[in-house]
Amino acid sequence: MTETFFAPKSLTDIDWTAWQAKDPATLTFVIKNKKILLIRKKRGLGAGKINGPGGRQEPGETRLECAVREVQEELCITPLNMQYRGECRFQFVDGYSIHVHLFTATDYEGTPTETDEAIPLWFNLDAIPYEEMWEDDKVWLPLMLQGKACSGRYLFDNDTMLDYQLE
Ligand SMILES: Nc1ncnc2c1[nH]c(=O)n2[C@H]1C[C@H](O)[C@@H](COP(=O)(O)OP(=O)(O)OP(=O)(O)O)O1
Repeated sequence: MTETFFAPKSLTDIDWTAWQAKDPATLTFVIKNKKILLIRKKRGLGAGKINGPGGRQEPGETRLECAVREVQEELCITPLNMQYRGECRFQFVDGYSIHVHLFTATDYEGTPTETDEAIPLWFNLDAIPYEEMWEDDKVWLPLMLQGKACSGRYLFDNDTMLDYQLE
Protein backbone atom coordinates (compact mmCIF):
# COMPACT_ATOMS: atom_id res chain seq x y z
CA MET A 1 0.00 0.00 0.00
CA THR A 2 1.32 3.47 -0.87
CA GLU A 3 1.61 5.91 2.04
CA THR A 4 0.02 9.31 1.33
CA PHE A 5 1.78 12.36 2.73
CA PHE A 6 -0.22 15.59 3.11
CA ALA A 7 2.11 18.57 2.99
CA PRO A 8 1.85 20.47 6.30
CA LYS A 9 1.44 24.26 6.15
CA SER A 10 2.15 24.90 9.82
CA LEU A 11 3.47 22.99 12.82
CA THR A 12 -0.07 22.38 14.04
CA ASP A 13 -0.77 20.25 10.93
CA ILE A 14 1.73 17.67 12.25
CA ASP A 15 0.95 14.97 14.83
CA TRP A 16 4.07 15.42 16.94
CA THR A 17 3.11 12.57 19.29
CA ALA A 18 3.60 10.11 16.41
CA TRP A 19 6.38 12.04 14.66
CA GLN A 20 9.48 10.02 13.91
CA ALA A 21 12.25 11.48 11.77
CA LYS A 22 13.51 9.68 8.69
CA ASP A 23 17.07 10.40 9.86
CA PRO A 24 18.63 11.06 13.27
CA ALA A 25 21.64 13.38 13.02
CA THR A 26 23.99 15.57 15.05
CA LEU A 27 25.55 19.02 15.02
CA THR A 28 28.60 19.92 17.13
CA PHE A 29 29.90 23.37 18.01
CA VAL A 30 33.46 23.70 19.31
CA ILE A 31 33.64 26.89 21.40
CA LYS A 32 37.10 27.93 22.53
CA ASN A 33 38.74 31.27 23.41
CA LYS A 34 35.45 33.14 22.77
CA LYS A 35 35.35 31.79 19.21
CA ILE A 36 33.13 29.20 17.56
CA LEU A 37 34.30 26.68 14.96
CA LEU A 38 31.89 26.41 12.04
CA ILE A 39 32.16 24.91 8.57
CA ARG A 40 31.33 25.87 5.02
CA LYS A 41 29.53 22.70 3.98
CA LYS A 42 30.68 21.37 0.63
CA ARG A 43 28.10 18.60 0.09
CA GLY A 44 24.97 16.94 1.51
CA LEU A 45 21.92 18.66 2.95
CA GLY A 46 22.66 22.38 3.30
CA ALA A 47 25.66 22.38 0.93
CA GLY A 48 27.05 25.92 0.51
CA LYS A 49 25.74 27.05 3.89
CA ILE A 50 27.72 27.73 7.04
CA ASN A 51 26.81 25.33 9.84
CA GLY A 52 28.35 23.31 12.63
CA PRO A 53 30.02 20.06 11.61
CA GLY A 54 27.62 17.13 11.77
CA GLY A 55 25.65 14.58 9.83
CA ARG A 56 23.41 11.56 9.94
CA GLN A 57 23.70 8.85 12.59
CA GLU A 58 24.79 5.45 11.33
CA PRO A 59 23.16 2.14 12.44
CA GLY A 60 24.56 0.89 15.76
CA GLU A 61 26.06 4.25 16.63
CA THR A 62 25.09 6.40 19.65
CA ARG A 63 24.40 10.12 19.20
CA LEU A 64 27.66 10.97 20.90
CA GLU A 65 29.63 8.56 18.72
CA CYS A 66 27.96 10.07 15.65
CA ALA A 67 28.78 13.62 16.77
CA VAL A 68 32.47 12.77 17.38
CA ARG A 69 32.80 10.80 14.11
CA GLU A 70 31.24 13.58 12.01
CA VAL A 71 33.64 16.19 13.42
CA GLN A 72 36.57 13.83 12.83
CA GLU A 73 35.46 13.13 9.24
CA GLU A 74 34.65 16.73 8.33
CA LEU A 75 37.49 18.59 10.08
CA CYS A 76 40.15 15.98 11.01
CA ILE A 77 39.91 16.89 14.71
CA THR A 78 38.51 15.10 17.76
CA PRO A 79 36.16 17.25 19.87
CA LEU A 80 36.72 17.09 23.65
CA ASN A 81 34.47 17.74 26.66
CA MET A 82 31.31 17.13 24.67
CA GLN A 83 28.03 18.23 26.23
CA TYR A 84 24.51 17.48 25.02
CA ARG A 85 22.56 20.74 24.55
CA GLY A 86 19.19 19.96 23.00
CA GLU A 87 17.42 18.85 19.85
CA CYS A 88 15.86 20.28 16.71
CA ARG A 89 13.06 18.46 14.91
CA PHE A 90 12.93 19.43 11.25
CA GLN A 91 9.98 18.51 9.04
CA PHE A 92 10.11 19.37 5.33
CA VAL A 93 6.88 19.81 3.34
CA ASP A 94 8.07 17.20 0.81
CA GLY A 95 7.90 14.55 3.57
CA TYR A 96 11.58 14.37 4.55
CA SER A 97 12.39 14.84 8.24
CA ILE A 98 15.57 14.96 10.30
CA HIS A 99 16.01 14.95 14.09
CA VAL A 100 19.19 16.79 14.99
CA HIS A 101 20.91 16.43 18.37
CA LEU A 102 23.04 19.38 19.45
CA PHE A 103 26.41 19.15 21.19
CA THR A 104 29.09 21.59 22.27
CA ALA A 105 32.78 20.91 22.89
CA THR A 106 35.23 23.16 24.71
CA ASP A 107 38.42 21.79 23.16
CA TYR A 108 39.75 19.46 20.48
CA GLU A 109 42.75 17.37 19.46
CA GLY A 110 44.37 17.96 16.08
CA THR A 111 44.29 20.82 13.62
CA PRO A 112 41.05 21.86 11.89
CA THR A 113 41.68 20.96 8.25
CA GLU A 114 39.66 21.32 5.04
CA THR A 115 38.25 18.02 3.77
CA ASP A 116 36.10 17.09 0.78
CA GLU A 117 33.07 17.70 3.05
CA ALA A 118 33.86 20.99 4.79
CA ILE A 119 36.00 24.11 5.14
CA PRO A 120 36.75 25.08 8.78
CA LEU A 121 35.96 28.67 9.75
CA TRP A 122 36.41 30.41 13.13
CA PHE A 123 34.07 33.26 14.13
CA ASN A 124 33.91 35.56 17.13
CA LEU A 125 30.86 34.67 19.20
CA ASP A 126 29.39 38.13 18.51
CA ALA A 127 29.91 37.82 14.73
CA ILE A 128 28.21 34.56 13.76
CA PRO A 129 27.16 34.81 10.06
CA TYR A 130 23.48 33.91 10.50
CA GLU A 131 22.66 35.28 7.02
CA GLU A 132 24.74 32.42 5.53
CA MET A 133 23.28 29.71 7.76
CA TRP A 134 20.00 27.76 7.89
CA GLU A 135 17.18 30.17 8.81
CA ASP A 136 16.45 28.38 12.10
CA ASP A 137 19.98 28.80 13.44
CA LYS A 138 19.35 32.39 14.52
CA VAL A 139 16.43 31.13 16.64
CA TRP A 140 18.21 28.52 18.74
CA LEU A 141 21.97 29.05 18.45
CA PRO A 142 22.03 32.30 20.51
CA LEU A 143 20.03 30.50 23.24
CA MET A 144 22.38 27.52 23.20
CA LEU A 145 25.40 29.85 23.46
CA GLN A 146 23.81 31.48 26.53
CA GLY A 147 23.36 28.04 28.11
CA LYS A 148 19.57 28.28 27.78
CA ALA A 149 17.05 25.66 26.61
CA CYS A 150 17.13 25.66 22.83
CA SER A 151 15.15 22.63 21.64
CA GLY A 152 12.53 23.30 19.01
CA ARG A 153 10.45 22.19 16.03
CA TYR A 154 10.76 23.63 12.55
CA LEU A 155 8.84 23.33 9.31
CA PHE A 156 10.75 23.92 6.07
CA ASP A 157 9.92 24.17 2.39
CA ASN A 158 13.37 23.54 0.88
CA ASP A 159 15.47 26.38 2.36
CA THR A 160 12.53 28.47 3.60
CA MET A 161 11.40 28.20 7.21
CA LEU A 162 7.57 28.25 7.27
CA ASP A 163 6.97 27.87 10.99
CA TYR A 164 8.80 27.16 14.23
CA GLN A 165 8.22 26.67 17.93
CA LEU A 166 10.71 26.48 20.76
CA GLU A 167 9.84 23.82 23.33
N1 LIG B 1 17.56 23.49 9.27
C1 LIG B 1 18.76 23.09 9.73
N2 LIG B 1 19.45 23.89 10.54
C2 LIG B 1 20.65 23.52 10.99
N3 LIG B 1 21.26 22.35 10.67
C3 LIG B 1 20.59 21.54 9.87
C4 LIG B 1 19.33 21.85 9.37
N4 LIG B 1 18.91 20.83 8.61
C5 LIG B 1 19.88 19.90 8.65
O1 LIG B 1 19.89 18.79 8.08
N5 LIG B 1 20.90 20.33 9.41
C6 LIG B 1 22.15 19.63 9.69
C7 LIG B 1 22.00 18.34 10.40
C8 LIG B 1 23.15 17.52 9.90
O2 LIG B 1 24.28 17.81 10.70
C9 LIG B 1 23.40 18.06 8.51
C10 LIG B 1 22.81 17.20 7.42
O3 LIG B 1 23.48 16.00 7.33
P1 LIG B 1 24.47 15.63 6.09
O4 LIG B 1 25.72 16.40 6.23
O5 LIG B 1 23.74 15.73 4.82
O6 LIG B 1 24.70 14.14 6.49
P2 LIG B 1 25.93 13.22 6.19
O7 LIG B 1 25.63 11.94 6.87
O8 LIG B 1 27.21 13.88 6.59
O9 LIG B 1 25.81 13.08 4.67
P3 LIG B 1 26.89 12.72 3.55
O10 LIG B 1 27.21 14.02 2.84
O11 LIG B 1 28.09 12.12 4.21
O12 LIG B 1 26.15 11.76 2.68
O13 LIG B 1 22.80 19.35 8.45
